[in-house]
Amino acid sequence: MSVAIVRPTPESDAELAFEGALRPKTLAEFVGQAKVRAQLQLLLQAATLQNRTPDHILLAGPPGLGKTTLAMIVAQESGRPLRMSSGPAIQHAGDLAAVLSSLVPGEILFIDEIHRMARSAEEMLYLAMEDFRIDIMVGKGAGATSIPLDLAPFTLVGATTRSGLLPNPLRDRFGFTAHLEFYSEAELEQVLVRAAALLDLPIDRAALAEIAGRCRGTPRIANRLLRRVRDYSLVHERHGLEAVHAALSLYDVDELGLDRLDRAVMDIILTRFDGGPVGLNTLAVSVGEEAETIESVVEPFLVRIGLLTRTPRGRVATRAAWKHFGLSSASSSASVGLFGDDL
Ligand SMILES: Nc1ncnc2c1ncn2[C@@H]1O[C@H](COP(=O)(O)OP(=O)(O)OP(=O)(O)O)[C@@H](O)[C@H]1O
Repeated sequence: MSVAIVRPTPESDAELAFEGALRPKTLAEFVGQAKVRAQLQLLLQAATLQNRTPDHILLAGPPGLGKTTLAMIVAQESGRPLRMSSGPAIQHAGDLAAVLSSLVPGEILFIDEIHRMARSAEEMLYLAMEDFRIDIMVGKGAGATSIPLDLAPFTLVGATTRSGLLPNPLRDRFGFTAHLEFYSEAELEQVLVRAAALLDLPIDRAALAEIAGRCRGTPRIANRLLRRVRDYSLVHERHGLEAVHAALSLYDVDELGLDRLDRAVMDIILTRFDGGPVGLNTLAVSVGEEAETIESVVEPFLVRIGLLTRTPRGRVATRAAWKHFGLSSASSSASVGLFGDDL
């Protein structure tokens, strides 16, 4: 029987509007990532003093940590217009040429998931980033010629969950790379206090602290869980910690913040492979997810909280993982009991 894994994604209009409403607009409002904020501040101020476009910026890190938000803040703080695009939307060099040639001077170009851009577009970007120029190929075969086209100076802000996939020549052309880290519980509590105030939600500090401990170190998940708790309070007229416990249990979020996909991965490693090592592709096929999702979304958090290690031979569960799921190697033939009848 296949495993239906539901990882809530911000796809509905309501979820997107909710995210938009809570997005910090300035560096001062942006919670956490103190080092990255200070580095960005310096870079933007120096550009302003010299009256030039800021250096190209690469934002790297797992989903939901604030890459899009920071790109918007860069535009806002430097008083420049922002153009948004994404790697999957740039499947030919021509797609990129169309965007680049229509930029106004000083514009910030944000390319989300930049590692998913077509290779031919990547090569066009090298010249564009370095010299604000592209070569447009006209014609085919022996008669093909390239026509140089000058571009308006711009700042590229690239975001990626997989910086390791970017070719070195592209990575080297960014003047600054920010590595976003998972947030601490105290920082996530701050994110939630801010969100509750913006949404006018009457919710006490203990309840917010509980949510902060269960959101995988990720502001997007914090805000989403807050929304589920708000729904629960509205429907059941129960509030505070009681509502948090009930709502998060309903949505299968455990006390470490692990969701069904995290648990599916751990279940496979612990109970099918006696703790590992398990290769990434085997893992992906076993849980019915793409290897990229396992690698960039699930594993970074499991590694961070010490349940999983990545070794050259594959993924291995740690002693803490056995303990968390109440298993020992000898008892591993029993499932961690997280799937019901799904597996
Ligand atoms: N530092 C922060 N302080 C407050 N809220 C934040 C912060 N970072 C992110 N958020 C909130 O989390 C939500 C998700 O952030 P954002 O869309 O910027 O993440 P992302 O890293 O671009 O994710 P993805 O890679 O999936 O596009 C935002 O709507 C914002 O409300």
